[in-house]
Amino acid sequence: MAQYSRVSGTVGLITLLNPPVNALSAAVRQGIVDTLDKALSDRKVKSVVICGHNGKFCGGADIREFSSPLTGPPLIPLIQGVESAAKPVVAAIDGVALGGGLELALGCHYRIAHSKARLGLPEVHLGLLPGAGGSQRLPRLIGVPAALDLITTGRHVTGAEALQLGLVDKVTDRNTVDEAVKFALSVADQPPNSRRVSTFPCPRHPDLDALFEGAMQRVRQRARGALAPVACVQAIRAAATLPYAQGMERERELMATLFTSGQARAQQYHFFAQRAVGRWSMPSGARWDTTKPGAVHKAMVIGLGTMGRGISVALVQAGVSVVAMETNEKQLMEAKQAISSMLERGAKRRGVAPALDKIRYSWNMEPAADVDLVIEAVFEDMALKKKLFQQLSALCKPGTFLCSNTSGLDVDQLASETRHPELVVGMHFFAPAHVMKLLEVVYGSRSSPQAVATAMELGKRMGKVSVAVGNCRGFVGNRMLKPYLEQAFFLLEEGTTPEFVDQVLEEFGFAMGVFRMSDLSGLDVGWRVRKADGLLNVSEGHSARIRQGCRYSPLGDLLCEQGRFGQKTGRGWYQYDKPGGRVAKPDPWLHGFLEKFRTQHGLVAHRIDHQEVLERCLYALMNEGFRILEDGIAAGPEDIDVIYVLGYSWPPHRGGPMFYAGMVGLQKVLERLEHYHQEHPDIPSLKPCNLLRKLVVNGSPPVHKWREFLKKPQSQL
Ligand SMILES: CCC[C@H](O)CC(=O)SCCNC(=O)CCNC(=O)[C@H](O)C(C)(C)COP(=O)([O-])OP(=O)([O-])OC[C@H]1O[C@@H](n2cnc3c(N)ncnc32)[C@H](O)[C@@H]1OP(=O)([O-])[O-]
Repeated sequence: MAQYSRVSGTVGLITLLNPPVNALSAAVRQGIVDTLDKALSDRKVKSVVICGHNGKFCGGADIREFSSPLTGPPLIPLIQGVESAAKPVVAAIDGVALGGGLELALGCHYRIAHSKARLGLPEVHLGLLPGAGGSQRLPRLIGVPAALDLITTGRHVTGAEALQLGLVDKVTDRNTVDEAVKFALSVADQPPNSRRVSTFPCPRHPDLDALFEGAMQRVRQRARGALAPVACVQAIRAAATLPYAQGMERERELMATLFTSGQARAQQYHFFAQRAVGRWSMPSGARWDTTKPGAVHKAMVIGLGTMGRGISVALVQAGVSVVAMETNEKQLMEAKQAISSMLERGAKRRGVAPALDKIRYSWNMEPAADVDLVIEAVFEDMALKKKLFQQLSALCKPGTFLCSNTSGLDVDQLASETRHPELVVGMHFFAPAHVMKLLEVVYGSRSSPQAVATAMELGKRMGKVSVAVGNCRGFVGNRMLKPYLEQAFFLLEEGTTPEFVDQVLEEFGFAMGVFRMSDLSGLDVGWRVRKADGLLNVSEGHSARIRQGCRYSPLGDLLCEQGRFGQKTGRGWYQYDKPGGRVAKPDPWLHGFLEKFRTQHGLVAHRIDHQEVLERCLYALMNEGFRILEDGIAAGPEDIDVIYVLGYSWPPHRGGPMFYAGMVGLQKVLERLEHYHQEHPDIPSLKPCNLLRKLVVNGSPPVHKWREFLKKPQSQL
């Protein structure tokens, strides 16, 4: 709803009221229509201010209403009504003006913003475009290039940047509503005719064709297969080339197509899933809303390789004092330089001073005695980590949380080396750790709810989406990656090429196919893990393609034996022009090697099509996701989907693997897995898991109902 009052004698003040972000629900839209009517018909009122309750202007259309038929006044005529008002209307922008919220402000005749307010049109992240006139008004106000940038990236700008762009008329550091009321008084006598953005001509640009071609190329590159960014460019093109009314018609058509697309549904699901994972629970019954996190003022990061450096930067940027530790003096010096320049670059981007005084460096563990939390980021070597946890346990003050940035090792084993296993959790960051938004928080069987709450909260402070998961090999993300990678290798053995597999996966929407991704992250990483797992030893009398009783592909190991570790050595699944080169080129040597391998093992290459690549790679991964749910390692499908979209470049417009399974149809996923498992009975990851069968038997319920079919966590409290 919206509240109305008259202030300073002649200003009608409309306050949007719908906590927490004053989204434009049916009631709010009705409230705006009614209160605007009141203000315009009150003869004492000379000008109007629209603001939001509780320091937030408006977070946009109410996304929750998108899944049901529209009720209440529609937004487009509402904003048109504001714009055509005969009295000047001023938007007082505090907190946020996003999506429909900014579109409402664009319909106002003046915009006054707080310097720290965030403004933007983020609809593209919801699979939509700014469909309440935003795609038509914004380019008219700030020009086509700036509008293309804001609308296709969905990025937020501060009030200060908005002023530079010409998006707002004035910025203040004081009380925005007071300033807006003063402003409204000053323009009360000026008819707003010349202030209606829809009547502005779109600023001319010397080469519109080149501009739009470039924009289209960029959006296609950034989000392969996503409809919304393309539609955003098309809508802005309409603004630049058509009269306003026709542009609005084009915006409406494009919006209608997007609105009913599966992609918009997937991205809106992802929006709510990101928020749902914050409401974590543990099998013990402990929950996010009943557990208080511990305070973390000072933290120590041990091991300053790529991960440790990124984690240190993320902590400092979150305001935590950091002791960064590395035993090798040369590496310590290199890390210090790298961290300082990362902090300086980050501070420059955010327009603040780098917090270099928040971090100090140490080559020994002594400072651990005085910190609230330690994050260990040394090599993925269990013996090394265990030793470290023993030492930390003896050295740290009581109550210090001990966290491991392991990407898949057993958190319980680490905890058992300490005096207080309840203080131990996994904090699995993703590289680069100061950039990637995902954090897997891994609770072991003895982790206390407070330790989990502390890691979750710290992740949030670092600007990450933290997902609490149970302890198992690879946790959620890497556990699901294993069958996906395996299928890709098997497909090579059976007749295809890395280029074809990558092409199929990239067309699906992954930024990189599995082989290009492996080359980038280094083939030797997995090789070392397989070595440690004893998988490199072929038992006498057994085929090299069978290990531990199951089908195994030695292809990756064979490449590593040749020193082909991927990009860093200039050779891997592809060839590169030099070690460290980035452009992957097909490698005739690799094709010959595959042929030789098949001959050696009596394999006859057969034609593998697009569908088989996609189904075997993705359905095997999804099947593992169902197993993870069945095992209670993830609390719900949203947790898995958030992990995959934010940590493994799963295309957001496909929601995440579990959401995608629902989109494909659980029955179909089950049938195809059964088919492939029949063809390859020696690949256990293709055997459909029981939960998938159970869901199909129960009529394939939608993803938000799956939790009803999972084992209820048992309370041990
Ligand atoms: C014709 C229409 C055309 C138009 O162009 C379409 C649009 O406007 S599309 C819209 C374009 N707008 C956007 O895309 C903006 C989307 N919103 C955001 O980006 C962030 O929420 C915001 C920056 C506003 C606040 O961040 P923060 O402070 O970290 O807080 P938080 O994120 O944790 O959210 C708190 C709670 O509010 C909830 N909620 C939030 N927004 C909406 C909404 N619009 N609706 C409903 N609910 C919304 C959110 O789910 C959460 O609920 P819960 O039950 O507590 O989990």
